[in-house]
Amino acid sequence: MEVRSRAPGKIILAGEHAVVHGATAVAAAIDLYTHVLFRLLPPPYDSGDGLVELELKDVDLVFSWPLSRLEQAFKEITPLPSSPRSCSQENLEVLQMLVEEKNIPEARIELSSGVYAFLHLYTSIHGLKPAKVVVTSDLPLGSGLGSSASFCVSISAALIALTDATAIENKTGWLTFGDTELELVNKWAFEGEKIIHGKPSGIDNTVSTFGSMIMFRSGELTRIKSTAPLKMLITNTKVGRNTKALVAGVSERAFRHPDAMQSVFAAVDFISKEMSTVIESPASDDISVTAKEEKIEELMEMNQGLLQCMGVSHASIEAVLRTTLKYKLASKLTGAGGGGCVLTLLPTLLCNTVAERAIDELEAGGFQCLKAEVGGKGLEISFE
Ligand SMILES: Nc1ncnc2c1ncn2[C@@H]1O[C@H](COP(=O)(O)OP(=O)(O)OP(=O)(O)O)[C@@H](O)[C@H]1O
Ligand SMILES: C[C@@](O)(CCO)CC(=O)[O-]
Ligand SMILES: [Mg+2]
Repeated sequence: MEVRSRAPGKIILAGEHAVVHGATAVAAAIDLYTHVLFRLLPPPYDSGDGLVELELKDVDLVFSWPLSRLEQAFKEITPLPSSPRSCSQENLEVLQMLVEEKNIPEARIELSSGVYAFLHLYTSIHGLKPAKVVVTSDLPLGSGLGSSASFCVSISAALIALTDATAIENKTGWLTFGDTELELVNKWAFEGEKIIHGKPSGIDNTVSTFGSMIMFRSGELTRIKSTAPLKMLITNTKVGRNTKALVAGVSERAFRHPDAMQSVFAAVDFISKEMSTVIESPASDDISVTAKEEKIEELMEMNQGLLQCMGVSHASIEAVLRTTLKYKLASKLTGAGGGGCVLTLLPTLLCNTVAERAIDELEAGGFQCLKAEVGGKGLEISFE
């Protein structure tokens, strides 16, 4: 039994961090995916000696655990695919021990949290069955484009696809799950994100699961539809950072300055709501499209100022902003910040040579520019 899944990364147009504190945010799927191949050995299982193998191709690492080792390490494993559940503190300690035994090199220690998430999802959904899981991603890891969420969504989807919870049979090509299965995958992926992010809002796994462009607040999503295509340039500063630490840093600042930070989050809430209204507003000719894009640019700049206030900008992000500003282009960080990726709106009427000159200057400065389609597909699976 074998299944493939792919789940997209995302950009956040407005509202990162503030969304963790109850504000509205706007996000969109991008056409860069994490891909999973999941092969499950059919029953009857040999007792004890099979392996669960996880191959992380992007980082060139392979982990495997004998089923007997997992059985011995966990007090109890009761797979319940249709009941997403959090990883208990006790089980988290077991996962830490199981991953520590693998001696991940210190320079790559941030990968541990992804492996914990995998083991929690695997044992909670399938229990003790021999299997092989291979993960590859088009996304730069830990750069603000939702690699952790697309990792959790694509793994959860592949695991769920090979349980009795799914009713898809004899279908060919890339398929979408029904709403019930999508909801289930999204809930499991959120449990994985909790292990990687600490305190996620759920926006990243939700947009990766459902795709499109969404407005998100306190776990509720509203789909939004742009009346004109938005062209975004993504610039990777290549400065590594960790979402969990950045989210925790903003919470600490909010604890130190509760009134000021609540006002910042409230301002972001207004920005996100206005951004989604503008995105959905009709634009039929060049003048209205330009007016709409100018409003989006201004809102992006305002949001960037507030992200700086939250303490999540970075010298590398500021360098990208200075460069794009020279070409009169508006930018903001996207995702958790602290390095990672910056988003720049490329207006519809922008002359190609201006965009090319901006990209050349960014690349000459050591940054990596990516162009991505915004607001596309969500999670898909294939049994071929
Ligand atoms: N393809 C992958 N292979 C292995 N681990 C992965 C993969 N994708 C994500 N991860 C895990 O997710 C972690 C990165 O998550 P993190 O939340 O810090 O960044 P991000 O999701 O790319 O950015 P953001 O949360 O700001 O959108 C990695 O350190 C690793 O543990
Ligand atoms: C920084 C954050 O707001 C977005 C990360 O892509 C964290 C979250 O919402 O879980
Ligand atoms: Mg993440």
